[in-house]
Amino acid sequence: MIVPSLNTDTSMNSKATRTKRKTKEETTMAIPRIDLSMENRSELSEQVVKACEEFGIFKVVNHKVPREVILRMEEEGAEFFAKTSSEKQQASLPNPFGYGCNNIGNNGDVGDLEYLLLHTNPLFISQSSKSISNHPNKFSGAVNDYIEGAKRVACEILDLVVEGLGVQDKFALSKLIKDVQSDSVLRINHYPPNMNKIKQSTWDWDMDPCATSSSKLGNTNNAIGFGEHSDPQILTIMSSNDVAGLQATTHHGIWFTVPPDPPHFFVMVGDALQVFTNGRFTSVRHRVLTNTLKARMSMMYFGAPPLNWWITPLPEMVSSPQNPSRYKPFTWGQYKKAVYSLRLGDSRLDQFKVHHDTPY
Ligand SMILES: C=C1C[C@]23C[C@@]1(O)CC[C@H]2[C@@]12CC[C@H](O)[C@@](C)(C(=O)O1)[C@H]2[C@@H]3C(=O)O
Ligand SMILES: O=C(O)CCC(=O)C(=O)O
Ligand SMILES: [Fe+2]
Repeated sequence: MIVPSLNTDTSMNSKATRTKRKTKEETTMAIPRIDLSMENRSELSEQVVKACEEFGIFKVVNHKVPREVILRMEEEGAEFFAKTSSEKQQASLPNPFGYGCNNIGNNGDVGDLEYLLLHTNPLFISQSSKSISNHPNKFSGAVNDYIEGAKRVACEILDLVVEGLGVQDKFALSKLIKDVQSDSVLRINHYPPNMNKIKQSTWDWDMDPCATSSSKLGNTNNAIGFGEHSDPQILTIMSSNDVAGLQATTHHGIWFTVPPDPPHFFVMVGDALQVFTNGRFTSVRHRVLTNTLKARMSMMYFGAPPLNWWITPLPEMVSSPQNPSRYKPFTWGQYKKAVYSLRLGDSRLDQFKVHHDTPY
């Protein structure tokens, strides 16, 4: 049961916001909190499955990733984003990786953010660190430790999912992101403060490389930091600094805020996990609104299989004739190609759905 609770998120609750937006869209849900130190494993796996089914997003506490590992990653991110625009532009890596500002993907999506997108392959990290940081070893050390920690949490959650669903192969999903060929990526997002709120009348928008046309025009009350979308991968592991902005939708399409909680991780169900569970889980649609005086920084680990891995429902999810596969088989590489040919907010899984009343 999803229980709406009082919205205590002040950054989303300014007077202007209250009058501008419908209260229906202002709800804060008490999203599930999963305590990984819980000893009763079957209860834990039940809780994880329920959280994936009902919300597609939940908080994980007692995850054992040292606070210092998360802080070091955050510090490295902050150091990078504090550089000048031309220094940051030097971190250009093969598309879609490297530094990006305002543009998301290749199809015209924009947001009030800048970011670093990196493949999690250690060789890729060590190579790209040279163009990102003046202290490449320090940077790559922090990034690799963060990836290791986030990957461990992702594997633990996936093992609990598999257990809770009664899947025989205990590592059916975690083995995909542990694979050396895994296509997992790391994204560090930086959402500058909402300049309109700071009311810097002297701000020179034309000199600001990250100013969008909307911010130049002053349309920045609740500007879109990162537009509505679902993550294409299996599972997303996210941490952020203490600045709000993330929102997600219920399965009924009601937006709710996800208040930040820095020592903990948030987990989101991605499109590939929706297919592996034959639609028992639904990937969560989410977005980021920037409406604060402080910069938000988020660190996202997107756990993905190798490019040649087939994305099809786990055998136990299609074990009866009443429960046929709802998706045509495709590889992760094919899916990525489709993802990158579409806009951020598109429902990309639609083209892979089987319509059971018509033969395919
Ligand atoms: C507009 C786009 C950016 C994106 C690729 C896409 O064509 C559609 C999905 C986007 C997304 C969302 C989650 C992750 O941040 C991301 C890295 C991913 O795998 O899919 C981004 C892609 C991106 O920014 O390159
Ligand atoms: O920055 C955030 O909190 C979320 C960003 C996001 O959804 C993404 O990078 O895919
Ligand atoms: Fe996302």
